[in-house]
Amino acid sequence: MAFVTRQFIRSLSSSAALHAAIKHVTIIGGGLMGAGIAQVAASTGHSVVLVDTSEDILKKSAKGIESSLKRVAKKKFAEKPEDGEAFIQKILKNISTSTDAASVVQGTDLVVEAIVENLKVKQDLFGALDKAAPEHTIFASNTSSLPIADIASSTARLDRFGGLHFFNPVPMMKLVEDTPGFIVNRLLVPYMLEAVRLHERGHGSKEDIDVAMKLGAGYPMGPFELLDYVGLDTSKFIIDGWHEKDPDNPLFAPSPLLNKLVAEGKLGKKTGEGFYKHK
Ligand SMILES: CC(=O)CC(=O)SCCNC(=O)CCNC(=O)[C@H](O)C(C)(C)COP(=O)(O)OP(=O)(O)OC[C@H]1O[C@@H](n2cnc3c(N)ncnc32)[C@H](O)[C@@H]1OP(=O)(O)O
Ligand SMILES: NC(=O)C1=CN([C@@H]2O[C@H](COP(=O)(O)OP(=O)(O)OC[C@H]3O[C@@H](n4cnc5c(N)ncnc54)[C@H](O)[C@@H]3O)[C@@H](O)[C@H]2O)C=CC1
Repeated sequence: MAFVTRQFIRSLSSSAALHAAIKHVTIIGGGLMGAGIAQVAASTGHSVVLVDTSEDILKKSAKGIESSLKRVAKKKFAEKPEDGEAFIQKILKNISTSTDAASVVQGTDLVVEAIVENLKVKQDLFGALDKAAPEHTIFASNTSSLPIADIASSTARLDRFGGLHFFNPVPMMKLVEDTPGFIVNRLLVPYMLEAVRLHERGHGSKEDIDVAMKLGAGYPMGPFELLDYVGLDTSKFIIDGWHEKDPDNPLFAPSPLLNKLVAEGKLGKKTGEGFYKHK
């Protein structure tokens, strides 16, 4: 199965058998994606532990989850706002945080990894977790571009290892791709990089290119807005990885402007500046 819709996942997770099997979920990485995945897993009644490398990062993740839930509740309980707070608290109660992945996975049914898009770092993490997690635990990676088999090779549970590729922002996007899909990024990432190249060649300002794609193609965000939303570091990791594997493919050619912004620490919305400045 190349991809599944979130509705399908929801119907799966509400089926009695699967719910019985997967009760406790560990999400590793509390950034843009991990926080969103923790939120949807907690919203479907799972007991969730969100893991990252520091308490400060986890505090930021928790704040992000709460503000996203407020947006969901505002819509869901427009007629009865007093029920919205109870809804938020009920979901938040399903989430705890930790900086100790190895001890958390000792009691978990599913691990979803959403850390940096780097094969070696992901392999090291899963190699360590493989030793700590019980035999029945299923491992999944939210990788944007790396082959699942390469990540899984650091473990001895190849039959319980999969790709679970969510989209940003997780609470709103209804698709989850399964290995060996990666349809969306194979089209979307070269498109975004092509927009940067168009701008690098002086054929349009980033503002004009964004407006053109929003008004002319009906996209909710222009390519530069979307690059900032995804994260310039993550976008660079994806394109660099593909370029290394297929250096002659012009679609995967690195972009000097993207590289410059990443080197300057301008990673997009998450750092307050990327192609644009963000509040
Ligand atoms: C790199 C990879 O591996 C793969 C990827 O993920 S690539 C990235 C894929 N994602 C995209 O392409 C996103 C494109 N952008 C969009 O779809 C939209 O701009 C968006 C859904 C993010 C925001 O929508 P918008 O209309 O532009 O802005 P906004 O009015 O703020 O939001 C629309 C609704 O979504 C809600 N919303 C947006 N983000 C939310 C979040 N994180 N949590 C909860 N609700 C959210 C808002 O509350 C708002 O609700 P109402 O309709 O009730 O007002
Ligand atoms: N940003 C996006 O739009 C999307 C990203 N992805 C993928 O999801 C993964 C995460 O991406 P983002 O959430 O955007 O990145 P991010 O940079 O927002 O968050 C990554 C988090 O992982 C933490 N981390 C790094 N190494 C860790 C470790 N060893 N143990 C625990 N935590 C660790 C970092 O501290 C950080 O908080 C990447 O593989 C990315 O390719 C997938 C879909 C969309």
